[in-house]
Amino acid sequence: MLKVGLVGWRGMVGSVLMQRMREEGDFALIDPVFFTTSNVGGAGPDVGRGAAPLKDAKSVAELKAMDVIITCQGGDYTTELHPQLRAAGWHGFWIDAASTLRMEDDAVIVLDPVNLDQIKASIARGGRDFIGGNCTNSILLMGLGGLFKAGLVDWVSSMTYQAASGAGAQNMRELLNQMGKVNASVAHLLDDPSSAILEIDQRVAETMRSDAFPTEHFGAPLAGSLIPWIDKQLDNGQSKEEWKGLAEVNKILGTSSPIPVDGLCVRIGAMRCHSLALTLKLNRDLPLAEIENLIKGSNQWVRFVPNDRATTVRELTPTAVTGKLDIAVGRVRKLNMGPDYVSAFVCGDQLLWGAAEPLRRTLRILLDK
Ligand SMILES: NC(=O)C1=CN([C@@H]2O[C@H](COP(=O)(O)OP(=O)(O)OC[C@H]3O[C@@H](n4cnc5c(N)ncnc54)[C@H](OP(=O)(O)O)[C@@H]3O)[C@@H](O)[C@H]2O)C=CC1
Ligand SMILES: N[C@@H](CC(=O)OP(=O)(O)O)C(=O)O
Repeated sequence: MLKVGLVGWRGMVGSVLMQRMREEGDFALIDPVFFTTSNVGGAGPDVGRGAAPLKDAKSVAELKAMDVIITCQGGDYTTELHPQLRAAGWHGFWIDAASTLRMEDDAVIVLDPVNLDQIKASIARGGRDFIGGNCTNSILLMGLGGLFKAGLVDWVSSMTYQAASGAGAQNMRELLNQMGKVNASVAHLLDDPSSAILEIDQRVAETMRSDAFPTEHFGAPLAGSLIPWIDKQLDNGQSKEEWKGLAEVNKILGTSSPIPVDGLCVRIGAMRCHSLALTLKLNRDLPLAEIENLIKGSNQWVRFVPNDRATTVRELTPTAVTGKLDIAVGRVRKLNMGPDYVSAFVCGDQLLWGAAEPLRRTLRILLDK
């Protein structure tokens, strides 16, 4: 059995990974070893064989004994440990949720329903670094992979609606605290059916603008509002999250001539589902039914939502999709710009396909090789 070291297993992404690995029986197929950066010697989780003491996630000697390391610990950890391990001659498989190594030549961005061939080819060549993609891009490609694979896409404008979870667990808590504060500020007025809506609205605005409103993690109100910037600022006016669109999508697809992907990334008050409103410029005027069939055939997780109002508001929302592996795709129609311009709305759980799921599936691919 492969010795698989798990680092970052108790964080938010790591917890979802653990949940999925339990659900899919992955632990029965490996010899799991749990690491920590904060509680060496403490009790590890029991995944069916009792709880063993946690090992030191900073110990190159302990890590070197692993055949595979899966880390959800974050970019700083990767930056610190990955070079040390490789320099120490470790040739094991490194599976990582962090962005640090994604664009390295030797690394594959893993999203096997889209690029299984690339993953297998890399393993066959001796590739050892397999990195989960940015959540937004993974969800985009899970939803519309069929159109890309058919070579139909000239370019994509991607306007995103990204959940609080993408910023971390503390941010999810802050969003809920903000919601609570907003409600509390007008609760007595809401209880009174005759209260004036403009007074309620004014008090809400005052609450959200006040210094007492909790914004430590987001840096701005999100509940009742939005934040049109995600990740660092780049010199060209893009946010880093926007930059990842073209870079990662093309790397995952293995395109020889890059497909332009660009747009604005926006944080909204959803808990853990990212959504994307997309404009696709196709390179031909394909009938809508054929476009829909290509989308439906992308993979078994696409749940195609017919473009009617009732089904859309019921099924194409973060509320409907959260906690599921489904990738909901809808609002597919031809746009006024011309017959080769198509809209689509994609919604997926950013902790599942956006983070944890491609990692555990990569482990399964390694186990099957
Ligand atoms: N959030 C996301 O949506 C995505 C994140 N990623 C990547 O995954 C990395 C990890 O993200 P995320 O899971 O959000 O990070 P977390 O902050 O939830 O967890 C990271 C580590 O923090 C430590 N930690 C400290 N206090 C706690 C606590 N109270 N509860 C749980 N863990 C705690 C744990 O390490 P220890 O047990 O060693 O103390 C844990 O492994 C990110 O840095 C990013 O690179 C990738 C895609 C999406
Ligand atoms: N940046 C993403 C989450 C994330 O962790 O992305 P990446 O893995 O590319 O750093 C978001 O905020 O929604």
